[in-house]
Amino acid sequence: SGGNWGYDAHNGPEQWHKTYPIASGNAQSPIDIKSNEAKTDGSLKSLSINYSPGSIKSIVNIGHSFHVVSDDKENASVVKGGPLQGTYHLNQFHFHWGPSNDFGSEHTVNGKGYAAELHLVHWNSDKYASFAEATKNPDGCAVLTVFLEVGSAHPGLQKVVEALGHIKTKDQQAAFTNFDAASLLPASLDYWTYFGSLTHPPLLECVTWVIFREPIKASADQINKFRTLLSGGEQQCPIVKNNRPPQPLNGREVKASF
Ligand SMILES: CCCCNCc1ccc(S(N)(=O)=O)cc1
Ligand SMILES: [Zn+2]
Repeated sequence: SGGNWGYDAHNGPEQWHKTYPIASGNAQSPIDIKSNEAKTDGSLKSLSINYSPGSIKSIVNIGHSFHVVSDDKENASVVKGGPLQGTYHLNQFHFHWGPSNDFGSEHTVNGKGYAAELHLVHWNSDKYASFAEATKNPDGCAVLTVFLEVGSAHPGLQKVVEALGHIKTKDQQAAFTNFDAASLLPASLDYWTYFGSLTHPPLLECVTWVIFREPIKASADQINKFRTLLSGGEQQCPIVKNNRPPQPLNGREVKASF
């Protein structure tokens, strides 16, 4: 079942392969993006991202992170085009961060880590009956990824940060509605794309990754608020890190849209 994996030395990324052998698979994520090895692919279509604020429903503390949950049954918040075949529906979005702002992202670019990383998680609900089923297929999921760097406070992110106060402990959830997830996207939609996996257990190799080159800015205080979430269990300890280190590329090709 879910097991007690985490991000500490005793249950973290270096241990996951014992319970989830695919952790040592050939198409694991995240990766380090070597920009000069990425191949510009002129045949890549532009991305079509249509998010409806009405599909955002709630925010939940899941113990090692928090999710902003989208109602993926409606056709409301979808992405298509780019490297994708078909329509992918927004299931949830979440962030990854570390103990300090100098490195909290999962993907890196030419060895550089960002303060944090946003994952907008979609699945091909035209083709598969559930998210769980989609995760068993190579074309099941698509994750749009935005790097966060420290700068001025992000107005859209502030609404998420303020909601964290209502979900301090594991399994707590709160209504979170009418949020425009598109406000978290950078101005430029230039992206890298490659095939990989979920970045924590079950680590299934079912993700078309779309990583925007341009980061968004968030204030140190906003990112710090992520670390005030508590991870549940007997001793309520703060969630100070939830980022997996980059994994071997194993000959995979990273394409660039630009
Ligand atoms: C079968 C149920 C799978 C649950 N797992 C979800 C999940 C979603 C996104 C990511 S991430 N961090 O790659 O975007 C990891 C794990
Ligand atoms: Zn993630």
